[in-house]
Amino acid sequence: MSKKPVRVAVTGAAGQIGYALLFRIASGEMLGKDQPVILQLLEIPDEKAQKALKGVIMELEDCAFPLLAGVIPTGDPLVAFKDADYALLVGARPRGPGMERADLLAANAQIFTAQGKALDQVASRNVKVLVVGNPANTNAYIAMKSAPSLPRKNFTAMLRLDHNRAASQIAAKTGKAVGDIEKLTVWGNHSPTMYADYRFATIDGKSVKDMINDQVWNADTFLPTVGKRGAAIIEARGLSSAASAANAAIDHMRDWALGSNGKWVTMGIPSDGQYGIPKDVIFGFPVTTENGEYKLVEGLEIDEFSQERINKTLKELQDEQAGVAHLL
Ligand SMILES: NC(=O)C1=CN([C@@H]2O[C@H](COP(=O)(O)OP(=O)(O)OC[C@H]3O[C@@H](n4cnc5c(N)ncnc54)[C@H](O)[C@@H]3O)[C@@H](O)[C@H]2O)C=CC1
Ligand SMILES: O=C([O-])CC(=O)C(=O)O
Repeated sequence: MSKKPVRVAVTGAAGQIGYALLFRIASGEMLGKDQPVILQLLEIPDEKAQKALKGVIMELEDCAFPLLAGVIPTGDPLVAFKDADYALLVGARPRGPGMERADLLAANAQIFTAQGKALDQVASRNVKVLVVGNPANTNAYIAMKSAPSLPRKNFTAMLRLDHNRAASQIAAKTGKAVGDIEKLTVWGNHSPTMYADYRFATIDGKSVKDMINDQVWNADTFLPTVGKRGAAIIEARGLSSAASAANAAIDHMRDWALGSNGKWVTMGIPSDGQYGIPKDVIFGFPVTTENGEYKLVEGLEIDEFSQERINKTLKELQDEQAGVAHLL
């Protein structure tokens, strides 16, 4: 018997990430090839954006996806999030050349307060929320704080693009297959301060750190390359990453919903105080996922270099939080 459709809300649905994301959700790449979906698509209530959304929906129709059980376009978060089982909060103002994430904080805080409140009012109590729109960690924090009746654990931010970028750099450096890399993680904020950490990573059971054995490469090449990759893509494309961001969103939600089979993945999740990260800070952590739940990998040793990096990315997140405190 076929499964009951689930409701997937996507905000910013007519944007460039939306365009790279919706077709993959509708084809079953996110929730499985046997899981029908109803897409609930939010765009700003502006004629141009709603018209563009209409065009995207015409294309969705033209794909004749067997798993697409319905599409609801709207300009109202209360409609978009009604009974939503999954919510991908993509809509936000993207960063342009020369802008840093902090510049976007105030504009986006308003969006995520309103959307958090709407989720609180109408979404499924089990809704799985992924915030992609930047600054993603702090936007997820704002949405979580604006939705007090939903469990905190339902709110996550996207660090998966950083994780995938780090994996790809390691594969290139070691000459090994990217799919064979295990136990990689990225700590902290989705920003250039994030700390991509391969100290525990293995390929075919062998230590990646020993294979690379080059702390200068780690500090001076690897970390800046991964940390500034978003800016490098903006520089090259004149637009921020879209296909790779959509791909990371699919990876994040798929693993959360369907399990990571024991593999570590990176998710931005609300801290419960682990690794000295204060409660509620949405921080990139290594997790494993099973039965629709994520579980933090605990007890990893943090050396001095790592602690410094973690402190730096935490400080940035705490500064961002302080910058929006008056709005919550
Ligand atoms: N966490 C991550 O790893 C990454 C995050 N991003 C972020 O994702 C966000 C979206 O990027 P793009 O799709 O490239 O931007 P875009 O500008 O192409 O699309 C954003 C869409 O969101 C819509 N939007 C704006 N405010 C909205 C609201 N309140 N409700 C509903 N829709 C709204 C806009 O009308 C627009 O269509 C940006 O904030 C970008 O910085 C991008 C890449 C990676
Ligand atoms: O840098 C940006 O603005 C887009 C982004 O988050 C990324 O590509 O990591």
